[in-house]
Amino acid sequence: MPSKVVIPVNGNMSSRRVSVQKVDSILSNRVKGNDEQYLVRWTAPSASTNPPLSWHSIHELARCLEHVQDYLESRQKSLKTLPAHVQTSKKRKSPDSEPEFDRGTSRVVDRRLEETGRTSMSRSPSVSSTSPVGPIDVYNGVLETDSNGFVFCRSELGPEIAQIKIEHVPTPEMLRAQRSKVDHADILIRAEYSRRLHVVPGEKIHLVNIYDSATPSLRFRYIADYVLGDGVFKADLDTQEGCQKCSPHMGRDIGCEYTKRCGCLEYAAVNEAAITEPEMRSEYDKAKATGGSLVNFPKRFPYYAEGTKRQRAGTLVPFYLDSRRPIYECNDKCRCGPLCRNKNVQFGRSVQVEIFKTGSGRGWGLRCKQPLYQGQFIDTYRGEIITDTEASRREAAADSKTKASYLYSLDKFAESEGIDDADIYVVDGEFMGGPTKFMNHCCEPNCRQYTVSYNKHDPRVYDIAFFACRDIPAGEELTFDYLDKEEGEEIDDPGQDAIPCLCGAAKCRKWLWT
Ligand SMILES: C[S@@+](CC[C@H](N)C(=O)[O-])C[C@H]1O[C@@H](n2cnc3c(N)ncnc32)[C@H](O)[C@@H]1O
Repeated sequence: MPSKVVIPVNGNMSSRRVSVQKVDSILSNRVKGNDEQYLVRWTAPSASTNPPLSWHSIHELARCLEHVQDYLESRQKSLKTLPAHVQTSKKRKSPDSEPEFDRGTSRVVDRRLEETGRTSMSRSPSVSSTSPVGPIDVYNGVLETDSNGFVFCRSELGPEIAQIKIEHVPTPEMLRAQRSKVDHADILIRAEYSRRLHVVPGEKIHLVNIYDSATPSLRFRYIADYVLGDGVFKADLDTQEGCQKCSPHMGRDIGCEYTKRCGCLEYAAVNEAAITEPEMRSEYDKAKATGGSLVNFPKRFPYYAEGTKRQRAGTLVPFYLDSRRPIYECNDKCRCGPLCRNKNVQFGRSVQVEIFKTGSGRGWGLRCKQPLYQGQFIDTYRGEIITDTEASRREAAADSKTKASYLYSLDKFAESEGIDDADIYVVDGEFMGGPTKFMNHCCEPNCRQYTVSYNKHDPRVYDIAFFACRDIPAGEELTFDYLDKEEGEEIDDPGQDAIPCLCGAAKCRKWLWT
């Protein structure tokens, strides 16, 4: 059985935590004494016009900060539209004001609080049954604790229980109190986001906002790998082949780079410069002219090896920099070993990045904390992989066409592999993903996205990796072109729904996508 909770009049209950599972939403805020408090609406067993509500100190809401953040966002919007008389009323009460409630209940509620005062005396000798009674803290229910000691409010009727109808919330009194400070909430939300950032693998990620007190959504979950949604299947690991003709000792102990027959590079771009024998050249010309197999020709290795200039090691070679060809990396089943230079993106981000508020109408952005070299790998785009149907449903459900979009189609091989549009998977980075979710579009970008595959037999699930397409000084925003067009591919004219582009580049196309 849940146990009844002591309601503090003045006691120190900083260790009390509300049970996040039972919170529906936050409805209002106030400051009482020096304490920032929030009105929690609790889940009721049925759709009720009188769900249980209770006020809680921000410190009790440490596990419900997502709800507090949702509330602060909607409060921000509604404060802007609040009628002037509500904003500036001379008659307004202090933020500590008690919300209006059914007068008939005040006496019994007072009694409840007096009883509580007696109970908490051992913690706070200053509190006694003769203490002035504070504002009502609970409506339509009673506070209890669950078996883990978390507080929640349960529906209950009775003469001792203050009643308030949900359609009367926020009351005019509450609306006035809503203007009171929310600094502690802002600080706790920021601290919680930073805590989550610090456990993201790779170099530490920083968060900077010099414009306001906003923090990116706590509803976002950082993940290191894709999460597969319903109806999404990644090719079985059995279909993944490793290169078998290579070994770690093929040259300078770096694996595949010196082989012209690396199985992983089977479908990679042909290295025409390496076709020196006349017989192979004529076979190659014939295969190219007839659309024949290019499997047995020497291939282009994607990355510079160690031993080249320091700033070049591991960066993309010019051929890949300038083309949109997919990169095929070696994998765990290869014989080339862990140091193979054809393994890069799969090790994840190793550069320091910073999430920052752009202050230019583009929301948050991502920038590098260190200088980056042309061709340097930055990070992959992560998220939930969903079906095309689910992606369309999420797009249609978005409440506004100007809402930020985080959908990225995995359609690189659709044409060559004959994959129907309806069977193309989509990565949604809105609710889970990595810091690259914050990369904005620029018509003259400094990064480019590449297809990186570790399983040449899976054309539907692969990585999207961002590389610097020129040297980038520390502190510059990282951007890419959202229209991931192949060379020479035409760009449609903007439609009516085209989103205006605010990249500010000299050659700006003026819209994000059609
Ligand atoms: C993947 S998100 C990028 C991160 C986003 N700025 C945020 O705050 O979460 C893509 C969204 O950012 C905004 N955006 C990105 N680049 C933009 C640009 N050049 N001009 C205007 N809005 C841009 C658009 O709302 C777009 O749908």
